Amino acid sequence: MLTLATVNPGEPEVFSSLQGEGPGMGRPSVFVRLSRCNLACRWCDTAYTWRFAGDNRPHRDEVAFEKAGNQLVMSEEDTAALILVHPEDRLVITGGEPLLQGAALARLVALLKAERPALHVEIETNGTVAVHPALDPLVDQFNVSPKLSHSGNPAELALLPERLEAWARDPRAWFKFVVADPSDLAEISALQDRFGIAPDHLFVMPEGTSSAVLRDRSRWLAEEALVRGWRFTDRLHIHLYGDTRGT
Ligand SMILES: Nc1nc2[nH]cc(C(=O)O)c2c(=O)[nH]1
Ligand code: SF4
Ligand SMILES: [Mg+2]
Repeated sequence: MLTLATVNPGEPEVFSSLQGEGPGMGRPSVFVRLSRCNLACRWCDTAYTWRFAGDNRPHRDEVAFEKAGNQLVMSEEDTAALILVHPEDRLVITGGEPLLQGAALARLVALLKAERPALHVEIETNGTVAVHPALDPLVDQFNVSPKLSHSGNPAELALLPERLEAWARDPRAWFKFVVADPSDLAEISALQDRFGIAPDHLFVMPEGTSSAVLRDRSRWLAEEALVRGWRFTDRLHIHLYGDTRGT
């Protein structure tokens, strides 16, 4: 069984959109969003996947979501059928932290690839969870977004050396660091040096859930990326659709 996020109560968050971030930006894709996360980022734009009533970990909006309306438990078969209604040949599995449900995801992706062998499967992850061995060979791409100190997560939870070493060695992994302030860049440089992250696989992305904030931060962040030899990614879906579920 999979625990999915919802667009509306009772309606699982499965949708077609353009991949908005990272190396696949602009590519038509079908998305599925899973519920639950092991981290708690202050600026998380999908807090409805984890900040349920009773969870007091800090979030800038101090929002608390009702679990019943924001989660949906579904079988791998039913989830696969919902995804296959969409015609795209790329699947983006996101969350929350999808790798918390690795065994169920392995069953889901096996069902999907049986129906659509050429399906390209990518997973958005915070990089803290080891990939379930049954899932690992079925995934084509990992978009790994390690969380820096401004996220509010303790480094002991968010930056696990064993995991970061493994991602840095995996040619399927692309790092995507969320940046809010120029002071975040030194942390990225230190991680790049310590784990030997290839610059071609290192993206920086402005934090923001509005076009205005993204544009403000892009101005200095793009310049810093150029100087440091890193890649820059915008958040295309925010410019196109705003901060809305199912887009
Ligand atoms: N269009 C679109 N692209 C995305 N890339 C990563 C997303 C995410 O929420 O993880 C996302 C999302 O929510 N929408
Ligand atoms: S890791 Fe991702 S889903 Fe989890 S709290 Fe942070 S931004 Fe949100
Ligand atoms: Mg998102």
